[in-house]
Amino acid sequence: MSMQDKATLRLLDKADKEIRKLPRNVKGALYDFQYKFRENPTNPTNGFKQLKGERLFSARVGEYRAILFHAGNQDYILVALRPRGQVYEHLERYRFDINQVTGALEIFDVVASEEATGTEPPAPEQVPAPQPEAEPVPAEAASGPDQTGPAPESPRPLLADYTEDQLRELGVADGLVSLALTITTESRLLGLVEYAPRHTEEVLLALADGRGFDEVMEEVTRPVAAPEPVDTTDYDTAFTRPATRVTTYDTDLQQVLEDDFAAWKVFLHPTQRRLVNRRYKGPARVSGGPGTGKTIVALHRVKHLVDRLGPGYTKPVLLTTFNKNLAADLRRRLLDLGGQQLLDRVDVVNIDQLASRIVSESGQGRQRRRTINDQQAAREWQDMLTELNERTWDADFLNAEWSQVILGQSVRTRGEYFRARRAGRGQRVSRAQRADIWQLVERFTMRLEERGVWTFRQVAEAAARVEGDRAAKIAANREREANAGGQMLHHQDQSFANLRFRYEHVVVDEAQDLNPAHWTLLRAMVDHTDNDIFLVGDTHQRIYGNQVSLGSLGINIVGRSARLTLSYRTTREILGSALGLLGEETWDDLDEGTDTLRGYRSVLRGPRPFFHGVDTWAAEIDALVARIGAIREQARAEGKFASVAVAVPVRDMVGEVERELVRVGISAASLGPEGPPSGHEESVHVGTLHRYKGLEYQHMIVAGVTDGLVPNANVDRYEDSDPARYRRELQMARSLLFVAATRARDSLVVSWHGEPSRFLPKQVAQAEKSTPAPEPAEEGFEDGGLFKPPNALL
Ligand SMILES: Nc1ncnc2c1ncn2[C@@H]1O[C@H](COP(=O)(O)OP(=O)(O)OP(=O)(O)O)[C@@H](O)[C@H]1O
Repeated sequence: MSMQDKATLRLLDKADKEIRKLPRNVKGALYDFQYKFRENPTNPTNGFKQLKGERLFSARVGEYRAILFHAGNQDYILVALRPRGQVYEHLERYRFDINQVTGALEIFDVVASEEATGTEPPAPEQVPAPQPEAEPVPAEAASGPDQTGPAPESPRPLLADYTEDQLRELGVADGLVSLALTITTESRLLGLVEYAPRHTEEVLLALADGRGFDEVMEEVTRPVAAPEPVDTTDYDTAFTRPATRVTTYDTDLQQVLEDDFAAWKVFLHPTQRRLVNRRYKGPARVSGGPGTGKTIVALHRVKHLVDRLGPGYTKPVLLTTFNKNLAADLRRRLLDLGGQQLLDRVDVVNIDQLASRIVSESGQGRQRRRTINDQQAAREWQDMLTELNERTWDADFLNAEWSQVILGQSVRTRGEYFRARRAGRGQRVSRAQRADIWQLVERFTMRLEERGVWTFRQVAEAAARVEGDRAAKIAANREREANAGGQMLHHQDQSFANLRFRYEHVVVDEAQDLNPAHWTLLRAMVDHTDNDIFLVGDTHQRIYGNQVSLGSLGINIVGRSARLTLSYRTTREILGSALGLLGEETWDDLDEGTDTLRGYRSVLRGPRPFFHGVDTWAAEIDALVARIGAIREQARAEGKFASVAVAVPVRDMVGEVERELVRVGISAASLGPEGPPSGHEESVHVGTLHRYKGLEYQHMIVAGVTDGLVPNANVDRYEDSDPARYRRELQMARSLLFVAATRARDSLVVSWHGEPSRFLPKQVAQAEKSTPAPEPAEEGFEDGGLFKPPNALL
């Protein structure tokens, strides 16, 4: 930790936020100070002196004082920077405790928390006894007094149903337990947690949101509790625990000062950290709601795996995802995380491109075939059936049967097709019907070949075969070597004997959208060893209908699955509304089980989402253009940039919105398959709902959420003819809306014209139609837009 004789100056999680708010001249002074301090902490010009106990020191930074915690040797942690007067006032304000539950070292300022809660009414003993039902206070009620005028005489504390011991048991910092129990309004609670240690913040907000003690224990505390009994006097051990969040590198402080600090690179949540560092005895899966840091975990995992491999010239780790633009984004972020050295050792490529590369490398002679997408394939099916005057089968059904069952399971012969599993396909087919389908499929693939085209799935399946053959040869080789007692074989074909798996580790982002052929390909590219496949994804965000059962594809994740639940992106308000869009559906876990978003939560806050209906599409465009104008105006006034995006259900609408924005002088660009056109990173982005997967914006407008568009009226034709498909299509359409809504960091508007989408909960759809969208800075967004579905946060 310490660097020879020089001192290290690290940063405590949350101190970065405070530092960023400091006046410019103080930041400048801190910039100079860090150099001097590292050279020699006790240099008299630093005014270095002991504050309290053996560990707390202060040092001079202009008119301010740096509060420093001595971690050992020459290692110091910058805890806070305060005006000189405040520092020496009451030294008891600084607590540096080892949390009794998590074992984390927590350094915080009790007085700052007290001050941030404002003047609080009477202490707990004057508070009325808990109500008979003893239900935890729901968030809605909790925030009531703030919003409905003057507080009643003896307001009931938000956490009146809990005792000091319970809060301690949940891991609330000891120094803040009694204060937390006196808080009566949500805004004061938000003040308290601003300065509280992270875990205390998470627990208190979850309780205030109405989650009960048991759920908070299960979802928030237990995952970060220290596995061994905690010695609250042992600082050295506390330092090594993942729950202790301090920066690792000396340069981090400098980056905060330069406004270039990316917290995701440094402060992993302990639950994230654990997943990154764990050794898995086979494939592992991480799920979690939008914004819980799955991609971040995947990136850190890649770094962890590469670090363990050491330097070299090959690319032994594959990082793949579904979309091209997301692969580009992963590459950029990986570079940011670990520099060129890391990137040089990782193959970052989207899965279809990887498949094409393998097929063309293998010299199958098919590389000149043009690749077509699923819709084009469905049209080809339709054309073929029309030409054959074949009316028994529907083009969509055959296309799905071919791609999901036949290509999906690498079915190569009629006999194999007779035996193939058709899980999730709905409609049953007899043996005679299978024979019929098989014949049509053969005819269809010949037709594509004659036309010089093939589908992405065919490419993936061909690539999976190439890699499958290689894996089989490796296995045969090993067996032969084992039989020969480990002696070198003088095999005729040396290249055969030297065969290796393409990668040592495979990491997959957006795993929910990969199809069976993709998984077969990935499985074949890496040996069955520890840490072979690490995948992250969320089936609630599946938008391409590729349902899989990993176990049946040779990827056994049983016992190696984990879930992230804390959103780092969306506010509590947006998260509550977005969950309401998911309805009562159930969701799979990429295997035979189900996944849920239980425990999904956020500690971020912001205005409530605004739900807004008007009569016509033209009026909807006018409203969104006006809102974007206001957002941009406000950002300009504050000298900041605000990222804004508009998502719409159909392509035509993209052009219409874009044109109108440009007409009124707002720079706008439509999102293509590779993201925004270059040079348009700061324009307003407009795109179909599909384009928003994996992205995020400060302000998100989801428009055209109208009956017949979301979901598309086309899906209704399956209601009677193919109920299984109907359910799948509806679920996918819901997911699409959910994905778009959860791209929002700070504000979300959902609008429609005419009849609202059936996915919008009733209370929202009935919102007053003509209420204009509030100004972005306005607090609340209650009128017409207030929506927190019952139990949405539970
Ligand atoms: N430990 C962390 N510290 C700070 N920021 C974080 C952390 N983890 C994630 N984030 C931030 O939260 C946001 C969402 O993270 P990420 O994209 O990894 O989530 P995700 O689970 O992959 O989301 P989605 O499923 O919606 O694609 C990003 O802005 C990321 O930088």
